[in-house]
Amino acid sequence: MKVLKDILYKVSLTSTTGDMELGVKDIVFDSRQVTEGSAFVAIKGTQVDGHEFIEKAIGLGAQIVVCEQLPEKLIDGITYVEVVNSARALGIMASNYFDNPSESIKVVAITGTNGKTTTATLLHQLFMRMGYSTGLLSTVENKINETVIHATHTTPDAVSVQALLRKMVAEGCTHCFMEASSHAIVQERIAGLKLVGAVFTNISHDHLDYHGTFDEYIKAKKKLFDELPKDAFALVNGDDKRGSVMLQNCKASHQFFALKSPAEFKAKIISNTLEGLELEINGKLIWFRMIGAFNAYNLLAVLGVTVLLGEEEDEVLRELSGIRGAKGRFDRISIAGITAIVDYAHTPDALDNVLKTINGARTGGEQLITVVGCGGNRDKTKRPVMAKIAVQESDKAILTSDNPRFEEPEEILKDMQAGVGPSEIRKTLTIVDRREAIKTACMLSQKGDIILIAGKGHEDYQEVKGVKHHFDDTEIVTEFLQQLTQS
Ligand SMILES: CC(=O)N[C@H]1[C@@H](OP(=O)(O)OP(=O)(O)OC[C@H]2O[C@@H](n3ccc(=O)[nH]c3=O)[C@H](O)[C@@H]2O)O[C@H](CO)[C@@H](O)[C@@H]1O[C@H](C)C(=O)N[C@@H](C)C(=O)N[C@H](CCC(=O)O)C(=O)O
Ligand SMILES: Nc1ncnc2c1ncn2[C@@H]1O[C@H](COP(=O)(O)OP(=O)(O)OP(=O)(O)O)[C@@H](O)[C@H]1O
Ligand SMILES: N[C@H](CCC[C@H](N)C(=O)O)C(=O)O
Ligand SMILES: [Mg+2]
Repeated sequence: MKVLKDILYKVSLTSTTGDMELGVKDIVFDSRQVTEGSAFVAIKGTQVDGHEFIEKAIGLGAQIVVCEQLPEKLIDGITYVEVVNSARALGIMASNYFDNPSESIKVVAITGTNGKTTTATLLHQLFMRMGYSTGLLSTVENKINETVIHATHTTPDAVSVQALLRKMVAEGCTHCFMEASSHAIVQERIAGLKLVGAVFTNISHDHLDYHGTFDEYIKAKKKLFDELPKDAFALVNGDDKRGSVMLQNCKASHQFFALKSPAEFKAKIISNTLEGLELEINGKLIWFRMIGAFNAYNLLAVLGVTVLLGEEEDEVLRELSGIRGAKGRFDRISIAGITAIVDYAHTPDALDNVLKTINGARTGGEQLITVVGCGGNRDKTKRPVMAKIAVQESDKAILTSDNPRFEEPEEILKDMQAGVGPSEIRKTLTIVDRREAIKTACMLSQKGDIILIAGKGHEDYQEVKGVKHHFDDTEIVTEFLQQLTQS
């Protein structure tokens, strides 16, 4: 068993009281998970302050308390460690506890508003195809090679990140591709991690509820690049004006991918249809199964990472050409001559991109019907913007619920409706029940039409007042389209 003083290696300490040679049985940041002999790390959160649970944690058997402010009364026999930043301390301690797994596996983190899951998943699939044992930490799922481990967050908590990396190393993984959400960066879930590279996909409107302002959101992403070591690479989207902002204080090697600006990794779109993308890369024409110009960026990011990790470009392009990417991203279901597209677009930029892709590929008089909602307890300011985009770029828009969480669905829909102009009301329907909304889209469709169901992608649940009910856009649209063939 590791002793406390070793687990605190590299943590910024303010003071210590008690036995530093104590063995640490477990590291816990939630008092409800404390077991005998564990170290409890008190973190100030968005809902409560973990410092309030120190006494409870000791009552349940914690022998070590790591905190930013010592309790007024210290208890005999308990070791107290006062630190500058307990969230950061947790990451570093977890890394030490699990024997610093990121030193034995090449970890690349991907950040950005959109495209993280797609890029990380493509990289995982690609490296598996190229014969590497590979790990993945993503919104859809965590993976050790082909073994799936359920994901609860885009980036797991600090202890889970290190525990998963340790398992990957034990399974022989040489690479891990992971998403770094802005929440995770701010909350130090990836503190203590040694990265060989980081990718910035793009930044646009999202999460202003959490970060407060767009500047703070940019700063959150930038922190990932500020902390990269000198021997790592920083690969950023050169066509996003915040790409170079990410690199302002970055010691790592600066690399760009772009369609329009000068860059180390460049491509030109030759054709872009609902069947796929044809790109010209370094004079070679390559066909990809990924759909939409935005996916050209994701493919370039993947190419960049792979080449920067020492792989040979031609082999990479050959393998990448056949890969489909993550579940719930532009998934097509064709039944009764109607095409349904299920996509995880849950930001204005993503929705705009997906609708532009569909509109760009339309051939004639077909209708485009969009079903979309916005999540509860998330950024309210994106609601009217997303509704406006859906209505303006579709023949009909059906505004509905996403995951209402703890909000009233009708109130979320009112926020969305505020974005619909008077002249657009006639082509807008509001149906609170998402299943009914999908059913209505199917009933309104004729042969040749396209239905976009946006926002939930791979999710197989709808979260209402803390309970996740089974709900799967793909399952539901398939069911109703099949009914059309029978009637
Ligand atoms: C807003 C947010 O990010 N919250 C995350 C955060 O929780 P928090 O700060 O609210 O924690 P809190 O409830 O205030 O509690 C503070 C501390 O007291 C502790 N506590 C609390 C109660 C108790 O009885 N005892 C106790 O010790 C808690 O364990 C915690 O350490 O830290 C928790 C532990 O890591 C996360 O599970 C939690 O994710 C919540 C569930 C969440 O919904 N997060 C979303 C927004 C999120 O993280 N999303 C990103 C993706 C976003 C994107 O890019 O699209 C993600 O990475 O998944
Ligand atoms: N590079 C991109 N630029 C803009 N939009 C994109 C890009 N890649 C994907 N999208 C759109 O964004 C949606 C979400 O993509 P993806 O899941 O890859 O993003 P993410 O960054 O992982 O999202 P999250 O923050 O929820 O983890 C896709 O369904 C698609 O509509
Ligand atoms: N990772 C994103 C997912 C949003 C998905 C959308 N379906 C919603 O519930 O808002 C978040 O937590 O904000
Ligand atoms: Mg994701």
